[in-house]
Amino acid sequence: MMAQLIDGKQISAEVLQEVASEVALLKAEHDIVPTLAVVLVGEDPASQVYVRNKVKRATEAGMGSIEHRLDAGTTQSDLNELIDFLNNDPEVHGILVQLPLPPHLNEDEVISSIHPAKDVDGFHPLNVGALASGRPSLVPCTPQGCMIMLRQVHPDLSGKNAVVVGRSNIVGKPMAALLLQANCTVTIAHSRTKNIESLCRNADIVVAAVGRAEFINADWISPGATVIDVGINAIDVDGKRKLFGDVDFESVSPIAGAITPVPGGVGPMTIACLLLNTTRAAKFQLD
Ligand SMILES: NC(=O)C1=CN([C@@H]2O[C@H](COP(=O)(O)OP(=O)(O)OC[C@H]3O[C@@H](n4cnc5c(N)ncnc54)[C@H](OP(=O)(O)O)[C@@H]3O)[C@@H](O)[C@H]2O)C=CC1
Ligand SMILES: Nc1nc(=O)c2c([nH]1)NC[C@@H]1CN(c3ccc(C(=O)N[C@@H](CCC(=O)O)C(=O)O)cc3)C=[N+]21
Repeated sequence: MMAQLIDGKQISAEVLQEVASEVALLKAEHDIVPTLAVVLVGEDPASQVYVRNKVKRATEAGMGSIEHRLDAGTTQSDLNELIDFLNNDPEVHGILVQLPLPPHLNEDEVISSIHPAKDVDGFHPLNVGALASGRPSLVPCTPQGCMIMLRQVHPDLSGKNAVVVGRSNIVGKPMAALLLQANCTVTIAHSRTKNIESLCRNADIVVAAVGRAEFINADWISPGATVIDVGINAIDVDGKRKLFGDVDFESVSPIAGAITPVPGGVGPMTIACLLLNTTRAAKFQLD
C-alpha cells in the first residue's frame, strides 16, 4: 500500500479561496484592501523565489503587496526606520521581514520592532507568548499550514504520539505548541537527542524540520504513520536546481499512512497561511 499523498498545492488553493472571499468582504464592507509588506535584505536567490511567490499569490487573492528590497549593506537603523514607517502606515496590515538577515543585523531586535498586530509571521515575543500560553493570535505560518494538512488525515488529534524533529523558533517550537494544544503527546527531537530513530518509530505523527536532505528514511517510520516534511533543501543536480525534503520520500512513502511531498507540500501551505494571517491582521486592525 502506498501512503495517501497530502497535496499541499490543492489544500493551499482551497485556503486561498477562503482568503479571497474574506478579502472581498473587507473590501465591500470596510473599503479595506488587506496589504502585506515584505522586506528583503540582500540578494539571496532562494529568498527571492519565496518573495516572488508571496507577491503573486497575494495579487491573485485580491490583496495588496508591497516589496521593499534593501541592499546587503543596510544598517540596523535604516531597517528600524523602514519598519517604523510600515508600523505607522494604516494601509499596511502585515509586515514580513524575510529571514535569515545578513549577519551584521540583529534578528531579535528586528522581530521585536514589528508591531505585534502586524506581525503576520507570529515571531514577535508577544505572539510567541500568546501561543505558548494557549491564547494564539497570529500563529507562525509553516506550523499553521502543517496543522491544516494533519487535520485532513486526523480530524481528531487527541492522544496521538507526535515527534517534531527540529526546535527552531520559526518551525519546531511553534509546531510542538500547536500539536500540544490539539492534545497530542509531543516529543521534540534535535541534534542532541539520543535514540532519535526509535523515538520516531514509535510516533503516529512525525514532523521533519531539520534542514538536511532526505535525513529521515523508512527505518525511522512506523507502518501507517503520518509524515509531514517541512524541509526545503535546494541542491544542484547535473547543473539544475532541485528541491529535496528532509524525508526520503522514495523509501518512506510505501510505509507511511500519509505523507506530504516536496515540492508541493508544506511550502505552498506556508504562503497560504501568510495571506490568511494578513487578512486576520487587517480585521484586528478594524477596531
Ligand atoms: N516549507 C516551508 O515553508 C519552510 C521550510 N523550511 C525548511 O525547514 C527546514 C528546517 O528549517 P528551520 O527550522 O528554520 O532550520 P534550523 O536550521 O533553524 O533548525 C534545524 C533543527 O534541526 C535540528 N537538527 C539538525 N541536525 C540534526 C540531526 N542530525 N539530528 C537531529 N536534529 C537535527 C537542529 O537541532 P539543534 O537545535 O540541536 O541545532 C535544529 O533544531 C529547512 O530545510 C528549511 O529550509 C523552513 C521554513 C519554512
Ligand atoms: N520571515 C520569514 N518567514 C517565512 O515564512 C520564511 C522566511 N522568513 N524565510 C525562509 C523560509 C522558507 N519559506 C518558504 C516559503 C514557501 C516555500 C514554497 O513555496 N515552496 C515551494 C517551491 C518553491 C521553489 O521552487 O523554491 C514548494 O515547496 O512547493 C518554501 C519556503 C518561508 N520562510
